[in-house]
Amino acid sequence: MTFVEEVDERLRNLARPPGSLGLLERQARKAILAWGRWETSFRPKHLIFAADNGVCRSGAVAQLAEITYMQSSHMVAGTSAVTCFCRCNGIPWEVIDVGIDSADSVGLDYKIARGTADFAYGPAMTRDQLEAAFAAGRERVEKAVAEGYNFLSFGEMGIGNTTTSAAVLLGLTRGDVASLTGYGSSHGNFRLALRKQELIRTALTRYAPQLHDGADILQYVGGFDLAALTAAMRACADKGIPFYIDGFITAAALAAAVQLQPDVRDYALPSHMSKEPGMSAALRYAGFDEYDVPLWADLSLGEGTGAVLAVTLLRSLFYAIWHMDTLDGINADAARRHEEQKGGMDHGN
Ligand SMILES: O=C(O)c1ccc[n+]([C@@H]2O[C@H](COP(=O)([O-])O)[C@@H](O)[C@H]2O)c1
Ligand SMILES: Cc1cc2nc[nH]c2cc1C
Repeated sequence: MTFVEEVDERLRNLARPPGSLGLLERQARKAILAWGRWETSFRPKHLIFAADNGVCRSGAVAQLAEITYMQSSHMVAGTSAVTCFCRCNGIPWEVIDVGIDSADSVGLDYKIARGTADFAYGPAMTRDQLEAAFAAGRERVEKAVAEGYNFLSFGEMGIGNTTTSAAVLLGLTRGDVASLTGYGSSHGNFRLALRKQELIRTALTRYAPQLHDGADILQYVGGFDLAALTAAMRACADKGIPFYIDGFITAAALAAAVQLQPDVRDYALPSHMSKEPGMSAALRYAGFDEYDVPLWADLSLGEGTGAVLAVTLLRSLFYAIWHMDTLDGINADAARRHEEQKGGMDHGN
């Protein structure tokens, strides 16, 4: 029996009507196949990559870029939304500073620079900086695996990163700028959305001759957080570790990762459907559609909030897989009981 056949037989034999555990069971099956062996415990960790984006200086955001530093500090303290979710559910997390605009580092110090350059005036980063971001993402995944975690979820913090994410996605898909660029954390601010579109359109036209693959696109219009996430997802594929992406930013990073290394899609699980308009296109580029997404909860916070909520659901599902009675058992018991009761009734008549 192959491992896939063994897994399918075990899942078939859970005491429930076939198919009735739905998408979460399909996600659990995918995670088991990603492991390539029958794990008996679920050991998740949440990784948050934080960085600032130079394009904020050209009007890509409505709020202060300093929020990246403040909120990343709250994440370290455990008082951001996602880290409260982690604490509430006993899920360990780490904050990885790959480029917050501060003299001191926040969380783990992988700071490459104090934010990227503004892509309205030149490439967001140098090739060396891109490689440093890739190395940071890979190293944190390898560390987590060495520590014994077998499931990762990804989040990010970076004011301006819905602009870099839309730019990366548009560089990959060559789709329609207006329909894939959203409000980010400034809901309803259509002036801002138009400015973001203009910045992206201009940059992609200007850098077009240099953009040959996902790495070039990350270098010219991406961010340190996106680049680190991309490499982290590739490391998951190399290490056999399934992972949840979160919203639009992590979905754009997944799209870049799949462009660079197609087998990454075999380890990736969508968690929630972000309100950002590019979410569906990013998922589709990575090989998923809306029906593969378990949570439709009107979220657009980032940080990995949807991913951690999905981890709590998948953990319940795994507990069931490892502790439920069998379908064959319940069918045999039910048949026996049916015969006994029929016999009893015949006797009575
Ligand atoms: O994950 C998403 O889909 C998402 C959608 C909108 C906003 N965000 C978060 O908000 C920040 C980016 O928004 P903005 O408007 O500064 O580009 C960044 O810190 C993200 O974590 C995240
Ligand atoms: C307060 C705040 C928290 C965030 N968390 C992720 N992105 C964010 C953006 C803002 C503005």
